[in-house]
Amino acid sequence: MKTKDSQDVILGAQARLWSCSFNQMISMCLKCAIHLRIPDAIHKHGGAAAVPLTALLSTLQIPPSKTEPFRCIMRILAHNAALFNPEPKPSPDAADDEWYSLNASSRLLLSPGGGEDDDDKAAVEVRHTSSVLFLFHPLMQEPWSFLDTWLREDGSRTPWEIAHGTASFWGYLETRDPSGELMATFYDCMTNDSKLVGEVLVSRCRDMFDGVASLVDVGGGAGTMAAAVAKAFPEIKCTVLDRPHVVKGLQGEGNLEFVGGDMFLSVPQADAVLLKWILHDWDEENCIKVLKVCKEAIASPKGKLIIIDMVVDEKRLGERNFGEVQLCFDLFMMAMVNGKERTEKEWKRLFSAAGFSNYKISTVMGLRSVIEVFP
Ligand SMILES: C[S@@+](CC[C@H](N)C(=O)[O-])C[C@H]1O[C@@H](n2cnc3c(N)ncnc32)[C@H](O)[C@@H]1O
Ligand SMILES: O=c1cc(-c2ccc(O)c(O)c2)oc2c(O)c(O)ccc12
Repeated sequence: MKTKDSQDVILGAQARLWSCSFNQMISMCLKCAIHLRIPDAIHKHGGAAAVPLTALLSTLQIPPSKTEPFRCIMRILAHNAALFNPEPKPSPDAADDEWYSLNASSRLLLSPGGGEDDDDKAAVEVRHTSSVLFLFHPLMQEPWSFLDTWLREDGSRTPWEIAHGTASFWGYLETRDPSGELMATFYDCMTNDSKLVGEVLVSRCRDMFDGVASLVDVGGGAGTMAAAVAKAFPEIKCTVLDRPHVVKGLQGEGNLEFVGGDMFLSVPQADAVLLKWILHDWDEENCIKVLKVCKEAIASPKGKLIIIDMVVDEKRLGERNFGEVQLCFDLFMMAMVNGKERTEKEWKRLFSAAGFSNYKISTVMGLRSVIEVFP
C-alpha cells in the first residue's frame, strides 16, 4: 500500500498530465470563440460591462439544447484560457448566475470596427484574430504530427517539409500556393502584428531615428512597419525590400517605396536597416549572410541596424505569457523554417561574426526586444 502522501503525489501528477493533454482542447475552444464571434456578442451587449450567459445564448442564437455545452466552453475560455473575465452577478436577485466581460486579450478578437477604441480615436486598431487563425490553418497544424520523425532523422528537413514534401515554407508561399490562400493568411498575421509593433516603435523609440535620413525595411512584407515610420517621420525616405512576388502590385506613395529583390544578394543603401521578425526565420549561417549584406547597405558610419525579434531570457523560461511563449516560438520557428529564437549570447555571437562592433538591447516590446546594432 502506498502512503496517503504518495497517493496524493500520483493523483497530482495524473492531473498535470491531463492538463497538458487537454491543452489542445483549450485552443480549439479559442478557435470556436472566434468562429462564433463570442467577443463581438459580449461587446454588442455589454460594451465594457458584464453580460449574462443567457444574453449570449440569444445573441449567438445557440439552440436551447446546446445551453450546457456553451456554458462549459465559456467557463473554459474564462477560467482556463483567461480570455474572458468571469464576473459576479450585478445584484443578488439577478436571474442569471453567470456573467462575463471582455478583457484585453478578448478585445483583440473583436471584428474590425468593433468600437473598443471609443476613448482613443487616434489609436491604431490592433487585432489578433488572423494571427490565431493562421496557427490553426491545416497546413500549419500538420507539421506537429511529425515531431518524433523529425528528431530521429539526421539532416535539416523541417517538420513543415516532412509534412508537405520538399518545398520550404517560403517556397510553398512562392510556388505551391496557387490560390494565395496561405500567403494571404500569413501576411494578414504579419500586418496585424506590425500595426502594434510599428506604433510602439515610433512612440517609444523615437530617439533611435535621430539623424536617420533613409531606412530600408528588409523583408518588410506589405510595408506596415515602413508605413508607420514614414508617417511618423516624413523626412525619412523609407524603402520596403521583399521578394518580388510579395511586393508585386504594392504601390508606395510620398516617402515610402517598394522594391523587389533578395536580401541574401543585395539590400538598398540606407542609414538604418530594419529587420523585424527576419533573423528568427534563419539558421546561423544564413543570418550571418543577411547581416553582412545589411552591413554593406549601411550608407553612413553613424548608421545602424534596428532588429525587432525576441531575446530569450533563460531566467524567465517558465513564466506564463513570457518565457513560456518564447520557448514555443523557438520550437515553432525550428519546425516551420529551420529558424530559432536567440538568447543575448547567441545574438552577440551573430553580430560579431558579421563584423558589427556593438549593440544595444531595449526591452520595450513585451516578448520582443529592439536591438540596435552598430557597424
Ligand atoms: C516573418 S516575415 C516578417 C515580415 C515583416 N518584417 C513583419 O514583421 O511584418 C519574413 C519576411 O521575409 C521575407 N523574405 C524571405 N526571404 C527573403 C529574401 N530572400 N529577401 C527578402 N525578403 C525575404 C518574406 O517574404 C517575409 O515577408
Ligand atoms: O516570423 C514569423 C511569425 C509567425 C507568427 C505565427 C503566429 C502568430 O500568431 C504570429 O503573430 C506570427 O509565423 C511565422 C511562420 O509561420 C513562418 O513560417 C516564418 C516566420 C514566421
